[in-house]
Parts: sequence; C-alpha cells; structure tokens
Amino acid sequence: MSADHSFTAAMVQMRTGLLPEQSLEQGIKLIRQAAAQGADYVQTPEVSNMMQLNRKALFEHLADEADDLSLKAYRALAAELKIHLHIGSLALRATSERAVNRSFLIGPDGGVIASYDKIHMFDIDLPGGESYRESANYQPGETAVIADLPWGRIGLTICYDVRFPALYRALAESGASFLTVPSAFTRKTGEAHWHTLLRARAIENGCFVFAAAQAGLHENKRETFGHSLIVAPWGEVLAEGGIEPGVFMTKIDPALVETARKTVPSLQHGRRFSVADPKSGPDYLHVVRGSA
Ligand SMILES: O=C(O)CNC(=O)[C@H](CS)NC(=O)CCC(=O)C(=O)O
Repeated sequence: MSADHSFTAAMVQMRTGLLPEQSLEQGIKLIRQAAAQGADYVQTPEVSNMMQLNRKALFEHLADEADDLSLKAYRALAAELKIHLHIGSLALRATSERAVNRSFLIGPDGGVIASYDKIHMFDIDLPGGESYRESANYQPGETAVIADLPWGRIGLTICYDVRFPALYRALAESGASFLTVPSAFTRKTGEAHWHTLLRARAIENGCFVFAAAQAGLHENKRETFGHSLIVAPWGEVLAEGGIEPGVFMTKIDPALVETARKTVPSLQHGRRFSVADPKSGPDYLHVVRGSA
C-alpha cells in the first residue's frame, strides 16, 4: 500500500429529516455533487438516514442492516460513482428493544469494507433544558475499528466519541493516518468545543481529521451545529462548512502525516507512565495518587 499520492476528500453536510426516504434523496444529491467535483472519499454525517427524538417513531422506521434501504442505495451509489463512501452512521435495528448507531465504509465496488458501532453514548443534560439519553434507544459498540484505504489507514468513530482522546490515540497507534468523526453536535456544545476538540485530536495524533456534520434546524426541532471540518495533521482547518447543507472538500496530501510527526514526535514519546495497578485500566492511562 503506497500512501504517497494525494486524493480529494469531501464532507457532505446534511440536514437530515424524519424519514429515511427523504434523507436518502438529500444524501444522494450531495454525494453526486461531491463526486462530480472530483471527490475520491466522501463522508456523510451521523444518522444520515433519520433524526427522530421520539422512540416510537424511531422504532417504526428502523430496519435491520440486511434490509436497510439507505445502505442498499448507498452501496449501489458508491459502485456507480467509483468512490469510497463513508456513511457517517445509520440508525439501524439491533434487537426489538434496541437500535445501533453504525457507520459504514463502502468501497468503489459497492462492498462494505468496515462498519463501526458508536461506543460512547450521549447521555447529557445541558443548561437550558436540552437533554439527551442516547443509551435509552441505542446499544453501544465495544470495539475500535480501522480499515485500509488506498491512501493510508482510516480510523472510524462517531460524534460524542471525540471527547475520549484515548480512543483516537489507540487508532493512531494502530496506524491510522485519517481519523473520522461524522457528527450531529448540538449547537450549544458545538459553539463551545467543536473546533477545539477536532483540532486537538488531529494535532496530538499527527492525523488528518474528517468530520461531516448535521447542520441547522431539523424537522424534529433539534438544532445541530454544522461546520463540517477537514483538519490537517498540523492542526490547520483545510475546509469548513457553515450551517447550510452542502459539500466541503479539499485535496489531501497523506505525506503531511509524516511531516507533522517528524516535527513533533509526540506519538513516539507517549506511554511513559509507570503501572501501579494493572486492574484499574490501560497501563498508559493509569494515574497514581500522590502521597504528600
Ligand atoms: O439521536 C439522533 O438523532 C442523532 N444522534 C445524535 O444526535 C448524537 C447522540 S444524541 N449526538 C451526539 O453525540 C452529540 C454530541 C455532542 O453534541 C457533544 O459531544 O457535545
């Protein structure tokens, strides 16, 4: 695998609605636009198929992975356009009681290269009354996922995962050059944290970060932050969306990963903590209480 040639990455920013059929139409239109402008890798946001706050309505529209119309259509589209298509996530049925928030990396032959189930559940009460209990409807994943693209290795994560830096360090240490964070950030937390978190994950790991976002006021009355981002390994923002749906793209030079890591070799300088009690977690995260 040679990682020395450049490619074009495109973030598709969406304003997903209540119904999978409508959302699919919006997704297909924007993905076609990205491919027509020369994109090789296209990413869509978290829950590209539907945004439902109501559990009953959500479960009425959930399909199993094997029957999901969005996944079928996106696989056919990737094959037609001959692109790598990363569907940031689809809400799918896992059991009769539980959904799963699962992303898919689809290859230019329409095959699924990898899928990832969101690990960290957004169970949060924000000041002002906005409240989320993702774990009430979704079962979390337990496995970090990497896959190989023609241009280097990619790590898959989703949205709230971005607040857990150990996940990204593990992906980088497993050889990832590209970290991906398709999202549906709230407007409030996005304004405060979105750029900082994504740029930090890029800088501390010497990786590109690709984050396609949900944007604006949705049919279910939720407001998401938008600002899809492509961040370089040195931390520069290479492409950024606003709050309207659209396509945001740029050329990617994978050699910049090595350049950044040569300049600041923090990946090599990591894992220097001693281990006092291996039962209490990963050794490089262990913190010993001072005895002063
Ligand atoms: O449920 C849906 O319809 C789509 N899923 C989401 O919107 C998810 C779970 S509620 N949102 C986040 O993870 C936001 C994280 C965030 O905003 C932060 O970390 O600050």
